[in-house]
Amino acid sequence: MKSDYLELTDVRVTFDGFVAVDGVTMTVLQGDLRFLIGPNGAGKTTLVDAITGLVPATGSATFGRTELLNRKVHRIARLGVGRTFQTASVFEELTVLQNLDIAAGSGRGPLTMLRKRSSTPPEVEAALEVIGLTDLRDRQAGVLAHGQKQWLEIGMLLVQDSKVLLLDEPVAGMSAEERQQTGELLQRVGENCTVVVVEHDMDFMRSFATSVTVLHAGRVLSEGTVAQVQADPKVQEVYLGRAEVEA
Ligand SMILES: Nc1ncnc2c1ncn2[C@@H]1O[C@H](COP(=O)(O)OP(=O)(O)OP(=O)(O)O)[C@@H](O)[C@H]1O
Repeated sequence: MKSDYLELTDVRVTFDGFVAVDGVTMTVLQGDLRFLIGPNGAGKTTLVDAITGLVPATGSATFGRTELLNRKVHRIARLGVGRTFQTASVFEELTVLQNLDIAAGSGRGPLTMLRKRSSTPPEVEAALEVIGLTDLRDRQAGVLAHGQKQWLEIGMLLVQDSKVLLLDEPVAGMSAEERQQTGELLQRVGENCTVVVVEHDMDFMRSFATSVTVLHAGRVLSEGTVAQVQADPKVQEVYLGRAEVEA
């Protein structure tokens, strides 16, 4: 439903007088794969921190017309807004399936968790399919490849019924093949969710972004399609000397 969108209005975050996010207004629709780019220190992570309750902020951030700013982290997660961090935080000693079970909060106790089960809940099955780990469901998370751990973390958000996914540099450290697979995964996820990807990898952005917001010094510098943003002289100026945004 296109009515489920993330709407930020004049979001502002200040650390001891330093304005890290300086009145950001943007709307991300479901089905959009929005990339949030900008030089180091632009305020990208801080903006995600504000939306997910990690730092206090002023202004407004709504999803489905519910205000998210300044709520408790777990409450925001329960409202369907999930995030990943640069380092995947999966339970390494548990299997893929057990990780998803825990995220789903399926009510299975610790002992039953360790036993093999006869059936898998449909939402877990669906998440396994989307993240491409169906065949590795019984594999210990600790032995997964770097990319697979990131995918598992995205799966954990999906089984929590996250409708907004805020992903912080999801392809950092990935091989070219893993990047391609991650992009395709995000396209599948994006069909039903609102996805915001904080990213420095410009090739990845060019391949998979449906829209881009460029932050600079805490403000929105430019917004549009990849082509529009790349052609924007303001963006070229900020990235001057950085060949990565050039067409
Ligand atoms: N807890 C904090 N206290 C003080 N300043 C902070 C804090 N967190 C971030 N900042 C500052 O806010 C600004 C924005 O940082 P932020 O990490 O959001 O940028 P970013 O765009 O995500 O950068 P990068 O691409 O390097 O991750 C930076 O100048 C940073 O030093």
